[in-house]
Amino acid sequence: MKTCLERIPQDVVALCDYERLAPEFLPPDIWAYLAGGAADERGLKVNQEAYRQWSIQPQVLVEMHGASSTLQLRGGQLPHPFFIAPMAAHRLFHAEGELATALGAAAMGAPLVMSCRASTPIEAMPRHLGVPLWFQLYVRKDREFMLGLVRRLEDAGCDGLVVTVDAPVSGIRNREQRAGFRFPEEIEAPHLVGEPAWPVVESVLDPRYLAELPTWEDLIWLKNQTRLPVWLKGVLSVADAQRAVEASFDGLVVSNHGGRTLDVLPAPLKVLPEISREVAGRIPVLVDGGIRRGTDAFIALALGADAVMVGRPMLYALAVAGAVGVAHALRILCHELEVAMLLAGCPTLPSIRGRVRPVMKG
Ligand SMILES: Cc1cc2nc3c(=O)[nH]c(=O)nc-3n(C[C@H](O)[C@H](O)[C@H](O)COP(=O)(O)O)c2cc1C
Ligand SMILES: CCCCCCC(=O)C(=O)O
Repeated sequence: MKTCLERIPQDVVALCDYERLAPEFLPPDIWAYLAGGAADERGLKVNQEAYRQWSIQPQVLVEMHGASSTLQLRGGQLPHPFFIAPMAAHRLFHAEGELATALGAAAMGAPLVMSCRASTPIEAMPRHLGVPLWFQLYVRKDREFMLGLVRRLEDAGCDGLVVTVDAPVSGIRNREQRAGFRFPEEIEAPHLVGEPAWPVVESVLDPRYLAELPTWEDLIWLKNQTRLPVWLKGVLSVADAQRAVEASFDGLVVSNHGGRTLDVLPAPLKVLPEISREVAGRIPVLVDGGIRRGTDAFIALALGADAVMVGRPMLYALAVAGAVGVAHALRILCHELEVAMLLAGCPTLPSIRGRVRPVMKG
């Protein structure tokens, strides 16, 4: 009998191999939703290209005794700095949906952030797997709805909230439009039941639409309703980071939503150093967008991230091989990071800080 990992095709050795195989496992419209970005997909491209602007500065003959990729985060400890980013409706990509992702994540000790548009209710998620389960949400003006959802998440044992602040409207997703993607009705959204409907408007600048959009005040209200840590995801400016720290949010995710909202935003990696400098260790800073290699995580940590979130590659692996694929993809990332740490002479995650240099042009 084959072991789980032997079921993975032999030529899947890097995350790009899952990306190559995933379209064979998915209908074209779902592939377009998963792999695509907004408009001309500039954001999608710059996210990955930003990592190619940096090389690692190694040191040789470093004492590596006791080296480890352990992450210390807000008093807790994780085996590595990889989180699974919140992504909608995992059942689109694999019949076992978020259950499979959670098992794969737990096998590798990676926290999973469930999307508010998850296709599995949080109550059905496996708990006591020894890894944090977080939940991502959008803040709506209807406080009764928000409170109900937050209490539900607390009762289900959720470990933290990630409020996404960069998508007051969906990006203009031309690839999805061309492929005719729509969320199929049978893919349920159990956390959106009872959510107030958005007004049907011709223009997103219609006052009825704008009246539904959250402000800092709404987020601070939400934060004060719960003991759970509340992180903000989608911050790209120093001013917003400063405000988040002043308002005592618990952490930040520097993100442009994987290039899926506004197509012409900066790559998160580009703005990470200035945001990290501003935050100055007062709260943790994560980054996502374009991380495809352990060396990308190394570069992100060198430029000021405490940890990283990985999006699409996790769903490519889920589509190809379910829970085993997710665990395998995370294993690849961890192995690549550990090899990079050893070859660069960095025995711990904090020792990675600053250990990159810009790639010389020409
Ligand atoms: C299919 C898909 C669905 C997503 N759904 C959500 C979501 O529900 N909430 C959210 O905050 N971000 C969502 N994102 C954005 C991710 O959380 C993350 O910011 C992005 O994928 C990171 O870029 P990467 O895919 O290059 O790693 C989604 C991304 C993808 C690819
Ligand atoms: C209320 C529905 C939210 C779906 C969010 C999906 C998303 O963020 C994406 O990038 O796709």
